[in-house]
Amino acid sequence: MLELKDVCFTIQKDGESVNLIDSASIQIPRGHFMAIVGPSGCGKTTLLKTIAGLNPESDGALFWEGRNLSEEGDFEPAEIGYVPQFSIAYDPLTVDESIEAATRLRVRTRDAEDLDHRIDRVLEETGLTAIADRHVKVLSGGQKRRLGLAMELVSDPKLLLCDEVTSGLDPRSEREIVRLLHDLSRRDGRIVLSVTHSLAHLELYDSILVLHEGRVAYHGPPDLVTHYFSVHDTEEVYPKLATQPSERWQGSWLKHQEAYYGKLERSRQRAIDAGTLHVPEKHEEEVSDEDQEEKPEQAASVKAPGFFTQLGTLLSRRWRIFFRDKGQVFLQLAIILCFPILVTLFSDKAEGPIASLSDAKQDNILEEIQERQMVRQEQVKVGSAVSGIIMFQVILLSLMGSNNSAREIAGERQIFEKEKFGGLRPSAYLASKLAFLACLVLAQSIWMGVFVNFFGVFRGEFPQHLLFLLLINGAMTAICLGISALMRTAEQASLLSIYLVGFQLPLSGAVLALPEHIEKFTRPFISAYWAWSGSVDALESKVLYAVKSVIDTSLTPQNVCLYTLLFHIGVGLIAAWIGARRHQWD
Ligand SMILES: Nc1ncnc2c1ncn2[C@@H]1O[C@H](COP(=O)(O)OP(=O)(O)OP(=O)(O)O)[C@@H](O)[C@H]1O
Repeated sequence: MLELKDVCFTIQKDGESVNLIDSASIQIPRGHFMAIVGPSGCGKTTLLKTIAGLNPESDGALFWEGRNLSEEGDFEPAEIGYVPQFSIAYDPLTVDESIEAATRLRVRTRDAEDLDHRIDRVLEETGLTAIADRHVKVLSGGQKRRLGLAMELVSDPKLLLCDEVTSGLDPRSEREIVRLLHDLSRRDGRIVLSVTHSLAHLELYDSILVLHEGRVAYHGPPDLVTHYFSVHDTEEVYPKLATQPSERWQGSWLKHQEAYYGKLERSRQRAIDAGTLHVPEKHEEEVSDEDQEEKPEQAASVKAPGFFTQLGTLLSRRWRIFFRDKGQVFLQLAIILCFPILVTLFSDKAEGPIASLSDAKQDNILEEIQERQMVRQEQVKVGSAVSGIIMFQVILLSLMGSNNSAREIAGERQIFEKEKFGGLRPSAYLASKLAFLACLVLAQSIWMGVFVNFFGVFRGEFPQHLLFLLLINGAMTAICLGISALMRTAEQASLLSIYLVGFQLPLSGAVLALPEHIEKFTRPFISAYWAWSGSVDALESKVLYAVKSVIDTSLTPQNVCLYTLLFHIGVGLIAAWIGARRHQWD
């Protein structure tokens, strides 16, 4: 039984408390199928989220199987399924792969057979068996809704909440989905609550809850709704609601509710007697041995999988999505291969010799001036080229870093929130992102360093140079991952990341020295400076001298650059962790 007692959900608006849900009291027995209807903006989704625990109730209490959820904690993730308005499947995956990933993320299965059994069961329950190999992107609207349901059914939830799962469907598909929800409520005493705009197919529901401005105006049998509102047709209910304030509808419902609950109970009893509704009396622990053989995966309580199972599932799903997206693979390859080629176009100039002033004093003052000029010219040529090439590498790797991660979390935030609600650990999610991105960072940075070094050997300690290339890419990737986790949309995250990279070059001081009083404040934040300075510091002394002769910006010792970049990576990861844990469900 699910029970709401005077539940309120209040928000602060212009300094005032506004009840989006106002004293909602309802009782829903096991094996019940209820529609939540009402005019647009009346609070249907808000009520569903309040039941799910996504909107913490401000007042009143929710009870589930006698347990006070307000005091004793929320539903276990496996107990509840929530099918949101948006699609929770990835387009490049197949139906089967989507359900398999959902199962691995939510349920601790005993072995491969148990996993297959669960997948086959939900495919069959939702009528998706015949199209299990089909990619999500080619599914029809109705098939996508079925898939959304299937992905929630993997944990066999006892409470299934559906938000507008029939909206936008043609009448036939709509009826099929409502019929499917009805059938799902007839299994194992599952309660199914469905928010809908549509007043069609009401006869398939056990009860209808009519909301008006966050208040319950009616909750009773579907065939009595017209009688209650004194209208001829259900389509007239919404216009009728508008004829008086919601307080009056609520007051009048409180007066009549007992009679309607009595009718609901009687028709439920009739359905049980007629065998059309089967509500198991036994708790799971009391299931007989015979039952256990029939449904082994339901007899044992569903446990959440471990950290490493979730990490492995997310990582393999991420690589699969990456390789299925040919455009993304092409772009990555083009970036990895072409960016270093761009740098090598300039490597000739950095190759030139740097002459030293001869020890012997020239007899002729003119010759001495000419020699000094020649040495100076070579220093300027080589110094500018070496410094420029290092900065070019650093900037291109910064760009790759931002491209790696700016959309990584923000682009799939809704799905992540949904999966978190279903029991996904943010730590497993973040670890999967780090493992995936680390592969990109390693491939991009090592190839950049090695390829450029092949055409124009780094004139200094190459391993240190390579380390700074890795660090700048890692720092930008981590910081942009943090931005991605904190921003609300992928567009915001991309824009901010691009600006961040755009400011690296001018503020690094490698091209133009900044005024000292500005440099003091900007330098700590400019990763490109630290990677450039660290790399320059790793040059052999003659080349280092040549670089110093052309720059006005001071250099910092390698170890300080190293720690600063590690600090930047740390800051990015902390931001990503904070952002990933934060509740960001729209
Ligand atoms: N967290 C929130 N903060 C402020 N306002 C909110 C919040 N959540 C919902 N609302 C507002 O509460 C009202 C009810 O929203 P809700 O989405 O529950 O309506 P609905 O009945 O599901 O609407 P629709 O049928 O159009 O989807 C809307 O006016 C919405 O803007």
